[in-house]
Amino acid sequence: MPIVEEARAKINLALHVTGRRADGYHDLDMLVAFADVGDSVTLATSDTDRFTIDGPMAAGLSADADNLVLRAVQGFRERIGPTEPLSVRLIKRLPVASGIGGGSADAAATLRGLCRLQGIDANDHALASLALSLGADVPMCLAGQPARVTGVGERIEPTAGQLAFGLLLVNPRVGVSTPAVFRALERRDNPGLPALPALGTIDDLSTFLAEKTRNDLEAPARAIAPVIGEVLAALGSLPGIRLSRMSGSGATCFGLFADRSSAEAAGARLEADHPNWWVAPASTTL
Ligand SMILES: C[C@@](CO)(OP(=O)(O)O)[C@H](O)COP(=O)(O)OP(=O)(O)OC[C@H]1O[C@@H](n2ccc(N)nc2=O)[C@H](O)[C@@H]1O
Ligand SMILES: Nc1ncnc2c1ncn2[C@@H]1O[C@H](COP(=O)(O)OP(=O)(O)O)[C@@H](O)[C@H]1O
Repeated sequence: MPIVEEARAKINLALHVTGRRADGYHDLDMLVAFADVGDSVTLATSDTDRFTIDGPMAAGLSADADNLVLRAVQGFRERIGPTEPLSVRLIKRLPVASGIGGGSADAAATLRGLCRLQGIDANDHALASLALSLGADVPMCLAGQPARVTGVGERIEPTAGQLAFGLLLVNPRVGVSTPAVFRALERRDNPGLPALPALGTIDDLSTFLAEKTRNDLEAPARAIAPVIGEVLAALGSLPGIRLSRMSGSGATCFGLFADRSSAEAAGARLEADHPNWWVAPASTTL
């Protein structure tokens, strides 16, 4: 029986850059949620190894050994244990290199699927270390829960997940290189997030995010891809929007809405004005 794992989009509701380590990686302090839109990874045992990519964003990606799905399979075989030959299918729906961790979510979904196939506990210590070796975002995508995340991405404190709200994800179909954005930062010693207050309503959340938090990567990303400013302006003018911000290193931006149907209505309006942008309404929790 094939195993299907969802690779949900990761949204950085807040991202503070608090330092830089000797190895060049940055210390971050983030509030992260997972949207109910994403890629899918299907795994099945087979007579020989196969990997295919399809879906609306497949054209941006090649099915070679560098693909994070295959790197996850190879890492699993080297560090966790051998597997039968595998047929793996990636349905790519998320834009590539877009600040919502599509590749990281694919790697994490592949690892979750392999654990199910092999009967291994996904909380295994060796698996956590393999996840981090595949990318700083992979551990949180493996956990797949809303969380405050620190370190380079390896320290994960899940939040309650009780507050449900809507999101509108918008990407102008411009890929942004994560290392280039980190390189272009002006300051790397910004204050971290304050202690999270009780966030019982969407108003509590949007007020907290707007008044106390930032995405420190937004300014350098906008310098590299000025269209991000247009996306934020377009989001900010939509009815029902509570907050607009860039996710990760961009260029995807998100709008916060009370619920999914408000995000859908706003999304229809945005799509009419910007038919070439990728626009995805979603639900999430924090
Ligand atoms: C910025 C974030 C925020 O969630 O998201 P995305 O924009 O990728 O979605 C992540 O930290 C990205 O994580 P991920 O994409 O897995 O990063 P990696 O492959 O490990 O690293 C790519 C490059 O980003 C930089 N990098 C990444 C993470 C980090 N804490 N400090 C860094 O300086 C390094 O230049 C590194 O070479
Ligand atoms: N399965 C994958 N999906 C997306 N990108 C991938 C994948 N495998 C490798 N990559 C590479 O990883 C880089 C980051 O991709 P992605 O995770 O989509 O970006 P981000 O983390 O900024 O959202 C891209 O340059 C892409 O070429």
